[in-house]
Amino acid sequence: MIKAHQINYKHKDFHILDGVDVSLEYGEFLAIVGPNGAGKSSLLSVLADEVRTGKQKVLFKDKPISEWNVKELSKHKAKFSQHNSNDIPLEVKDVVMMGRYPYFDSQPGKEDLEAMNNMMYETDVFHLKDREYNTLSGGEKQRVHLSRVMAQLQNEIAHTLMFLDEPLNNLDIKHQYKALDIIKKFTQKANSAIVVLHDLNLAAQFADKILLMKSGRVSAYGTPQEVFTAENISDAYNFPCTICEHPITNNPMIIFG
Ligand SMILES: Nc1ncnc2c1ncn2[C@@H]1O[C@H](COP(=O)(O)OP(=O)(O)OP(=O)(O)O)[C@@H](O)[C@H]1O
Repeated sequence: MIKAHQINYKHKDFHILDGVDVSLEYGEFLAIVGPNGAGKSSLLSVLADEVRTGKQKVLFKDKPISEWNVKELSKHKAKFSQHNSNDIPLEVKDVVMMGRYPYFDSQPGKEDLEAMNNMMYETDVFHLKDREYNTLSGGEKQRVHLSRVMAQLQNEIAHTLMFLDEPLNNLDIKHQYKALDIIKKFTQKANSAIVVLHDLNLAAQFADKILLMKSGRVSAYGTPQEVFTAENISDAYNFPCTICEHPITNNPMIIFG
């Protein structure tokens, strides 16, 4: 799905990303974790072709992502950004419909309306559809953007890819699980997702692979069991932790302190 080799990204003398390799298969849920400033958002921006770093090529479906037709690409991949605008003078349903812009010229068709309604329902914002976006709470706004991004990838294309930068911000516990369930179900249909997460226990529970970053580099990569060792985590976060086995899922469970 996506392959990038030795990504380097510098600002003056500061290495934001330093020799990062990423490889993602169809159907994979990859969580990028690491402390503040580790380079997670920057890596996501490079992989999504929002930032170009020079010579390195990001291959998306075996073709350099920079060579894709922009409109065509927007039907294959979508990005949920960490900093969504707080000021969008539109109703909720119109914000979600923005995800369908690649599919119609002047008026949305039946499929666009269906995608909009289905995704508003999935993300629990359907009851807010006629509200002014600007009057919503932080968590409600997050769900509207998840709905928009999901609506963008409602199509017949096999193997689509979603980038999500901290999609759980402001969400209560039920909606955190609901959002991760939606993303997981999306990947179980042979689509892929790269998700920046801060909650390591949720990453352990939902992700197939973990990429742990520290200071612009990959400090560990593999399954949750491989990456979430006390040594790896304490080293990356400079904070002590103990690893147990989750009594129900058997995934690693991280207890800090
Ligand atoms: N355009 C830029 N110019 C200068 N420094 C930058 C730029 N973009 C990012 N950085 C720096 O690069 C580092 C990585 O930033 P990035 O936002 O990728 O981190 P992150 O891991 O997503 O952090 P957080 O968990 O806090 O969101 C930070 O120290 C940031 O200040």
